[in-house]
Amino acid sequence: MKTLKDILYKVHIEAVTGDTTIAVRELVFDSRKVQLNDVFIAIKGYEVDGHSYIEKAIKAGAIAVICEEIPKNIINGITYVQVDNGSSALAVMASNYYGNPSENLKLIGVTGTNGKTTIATLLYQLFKKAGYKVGLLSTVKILVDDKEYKATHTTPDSLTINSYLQKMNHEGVEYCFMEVSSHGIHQKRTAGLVFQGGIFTNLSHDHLDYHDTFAEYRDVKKKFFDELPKEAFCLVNIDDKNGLVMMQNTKAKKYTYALKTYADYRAQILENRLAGLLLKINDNEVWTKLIGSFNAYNLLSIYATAELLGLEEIEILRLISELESVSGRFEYFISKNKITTIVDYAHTPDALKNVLETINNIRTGNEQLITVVGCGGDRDTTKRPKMGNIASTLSTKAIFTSDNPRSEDPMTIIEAIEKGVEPQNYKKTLSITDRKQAIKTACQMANENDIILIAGKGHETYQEINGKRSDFDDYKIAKEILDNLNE
Ligand SMILES: CC(=O)N[C@H]1[C@@H](OP(=O)(O)OP(=O)(O)OC[C@H]2O[C@@H](n3ccc(=O)[nH]c3=O)[C@H](O)[C@@H]2O)O[C@H](CO)[C@@H](O)[C@@H]1O[C@H](C)C(=O)N[C@@H](C)C(=O)N[C@H](CCC(=O)O)C(=O)O
Ligand SMILES: Nc1ncnc2c1ncn2[C@@H]1O[C@H](COP(=O)(O)OP(=O)(O)OP(=O)(O)O)[C@@H](O)[C@H]1O
Ligand SMILES: N[C@H](CCC[C@H](N)C(=O)O)C(=O)O
Ligand SMILES: [Mg+2]
Repeated sequence: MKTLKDILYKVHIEAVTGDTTIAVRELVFDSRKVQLNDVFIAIKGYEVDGHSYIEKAIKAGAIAVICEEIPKNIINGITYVQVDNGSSALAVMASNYYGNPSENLKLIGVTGTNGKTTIATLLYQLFKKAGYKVGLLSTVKILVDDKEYKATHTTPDSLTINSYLQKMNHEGVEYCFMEVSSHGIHQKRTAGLVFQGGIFTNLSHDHLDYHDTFAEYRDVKKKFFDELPKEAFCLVNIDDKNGLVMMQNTKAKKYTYALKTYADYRAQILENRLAGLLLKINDNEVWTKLIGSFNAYNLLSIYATAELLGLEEIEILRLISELESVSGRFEYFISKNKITTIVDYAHTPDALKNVLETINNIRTGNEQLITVVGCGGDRDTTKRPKMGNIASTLSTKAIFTSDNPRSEDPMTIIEAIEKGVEPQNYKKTLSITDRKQAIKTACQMANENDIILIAGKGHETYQEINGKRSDFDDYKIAKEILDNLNE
């Protein structure tokens, strides 16, 4: 067992009362999970202040408390450590507790509004194909080389991150790619980790329910780059107008990538088809199975990262041509009768518009674009008419259906979506509450060369109706229906 003193190494301590040479079992930041001989770290949260739970934690068996203010009534035999920031202290302690696992592998963080899951997952795929043991921390799943674990957050809390990094150390993982969300940076979940590189994708309006202003959201992202060590690389998309801002104060080595402007890593889209993208990256041509122009950015950042991590140019290009689409991110298949089905996680107006515009850009002729979409229940209701409007404007046919209605009446949600349809588009839309039936109808309506977009649930493998979850997988269901229709 480690002592509290060991675990506090490098923590910015303001005051201590009690013994720090005590052996501790685990670090816990939720009083409800405390057991005998644990250290309770009080965090000022979004909803409540962890300092109000100090007494409860002690009653449950905590022998030490890390807090920003030492309570008035201190209890004999309990060690109190005052720190300036509970979340930062937790991050450093988590790293110490798990043996500073980020120092024993090459950790790369990906941040930005869109593309994090895609880039991190494809880098995982590419380095696996290159023969390395690799780790992944993503919205969709956590991978310790081949072992898969369930993800609860895009960027989990610092104890969870470090516990997986330690597992990766035990498995001999050499590279780990992780998504770094703005919530994660703001709550210091990644503080205390040693990154070898950071990638910036892009920035658009998002999460303004959490961050007060766009400037605050941007500055939180920038903080990730400000804190990179000087040995690390900082790789930034400078076609995005906030790219340069991200690099402004970093100590890391700076590299840029772009499609439209001069940059260290440049690519050009030579062909953009449903069959894939033909890219020219730094004078070499490469075909990829991934589709959509935004994937040119993702692939370019992957190319640059692999090169910065020491892989050979020619090998990287070969591996890029083998990459497969990421689960629920513009994931597609072409059925025997040449119907292309795309499954995408787009569950916001912006994302849906982006996906539909991308598909419309690669449509070549008069093929139909049939969109199946719904909106989740118990979530932002203002997006419903907007998504109805976008789906009906940018598709040949839009079928409105249920996403995860949760506790809401599915028909009420669908009616709200229908409200956004403009009169000239009425005849393009229909509504079918049952999602499987809606997908089936789309498949029956589609002819050779048509495209079906199933939006909103991406990688999800369940549907939640009336608070009850049952198995549901857009990709599998569409594949099964189209395979059977073909027979
Ligand atoms: C808004 C938000 O990000 N909340 C996160 C935050 O919780 P919080 O600040 O609300 O915590 P709180 O309830 O106020 O409690 C404060 C402290 O008191 C403790 N407590 C509380 C009650 C009690 O009885 N005893 C006790 O000790 C809590 O354990 C906590 O330490 O810290 C928790 C622990 O790390 C997170 O699990 C939680 O994520 C919630 C569940 C969440 O949904 N977060 C989402 C928004 C999120 O983080 N998303 C991003 C990605 C977004 C994207 O790009 O799409 C992500 O990285 O996943
Ligand atoms: N580089 C990009 N630029 C713009 N849009 C993108 C880009 N990459 C992916 N997308 C689109 O955004 C959606 C989300 O992509 P992805 O899951 O990779 O992003 P993310 O940053 O991980 O998002 P989240 O915050 O939801 O975890 C995709 O379904 C795709 O439609
Ligand atoms: N992180 C988002 C995902 C939404 C996905 C959509 N399928 C839904 O269930 O609404 C949320 O929970 O609001
Ligand atoms: Mg993600």
